[in-house]
Amino acid sequence: MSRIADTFEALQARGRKALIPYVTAGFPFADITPALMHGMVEAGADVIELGVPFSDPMADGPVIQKAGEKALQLGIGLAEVLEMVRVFRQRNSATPVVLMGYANPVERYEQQRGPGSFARDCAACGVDGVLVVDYPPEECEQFGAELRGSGIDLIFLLAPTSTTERMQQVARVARGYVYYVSLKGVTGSGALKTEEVAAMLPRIREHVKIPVGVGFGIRDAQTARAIASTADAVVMGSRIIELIEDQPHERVVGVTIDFLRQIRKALDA
Ligand SMILES: O=P(O)(O)OC[C@@H](O)[C@@H](O)c1c[nH]c2ccccc12
Repeated sequence: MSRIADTFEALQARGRKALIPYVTAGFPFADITPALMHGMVEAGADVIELGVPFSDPMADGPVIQKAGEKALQLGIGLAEVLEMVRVFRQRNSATPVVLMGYANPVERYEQQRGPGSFARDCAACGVDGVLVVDYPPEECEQFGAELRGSGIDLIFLLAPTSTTERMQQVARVARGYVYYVSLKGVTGSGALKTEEVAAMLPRIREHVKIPVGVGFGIRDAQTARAIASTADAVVMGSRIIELIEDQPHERVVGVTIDFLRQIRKALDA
């Protein structure tokens, strides 16, 4: 079984919900990411979503866009991100890591290193899941097969606008968990309505039999808890990026731990 499936199964057995923090790799400092990931685990993260910096991230709001630009300036590309996961894995063999990104860096990586190199290198570095925002399920047959062959889960998004057909299609191909985007908009939005999410989840679960995580606009413990009453996982990104963007190097990990501990406490209460 995959590390992601194991994680959700263990949580479900204890009646707990998954906390999935997102951070852009190489932000706010090129060398901080493995330590930040360990800190997230220490604070109670169950899965880590690691963003691959990209210059044209259409689903990202201003906060995550800026983080991506900074990381790109620091020279962080897909090869560097994979290396960070490899370093993280030297001291953590349990926590799933999901790469979150866009098709262009993946395609460039494969142009340079050959077909199939992305899945192979993800597996070699200890990546468990991949979410490529602009790869819809109908365009992912080959890519999905390569990832499956390397034991990596391909994760897909559903959104408030998703039709029943789209839910069925995603249900057929998605592995690990399905990521429900809570609202029409970009990451970091302030327009999250927990009742709307709560109303949508049973519709998704009619089709999707793997865990459903929810992200976009979850900024505090109270909201995380409300979302977790219907979802299997909560994803939080922009708020973490905001908290660390102006911190000096030595404070980044501590600030993140303090924040995530509050969220963990609320989820477990
Ligand atoms: O930032 P928010 O509103 O807390 O939402 C999480 C989100 O940032 C993270 O999962 C993410 C970053 N980039 C993405 C692109 C598409 C979907 C999701 C994402």
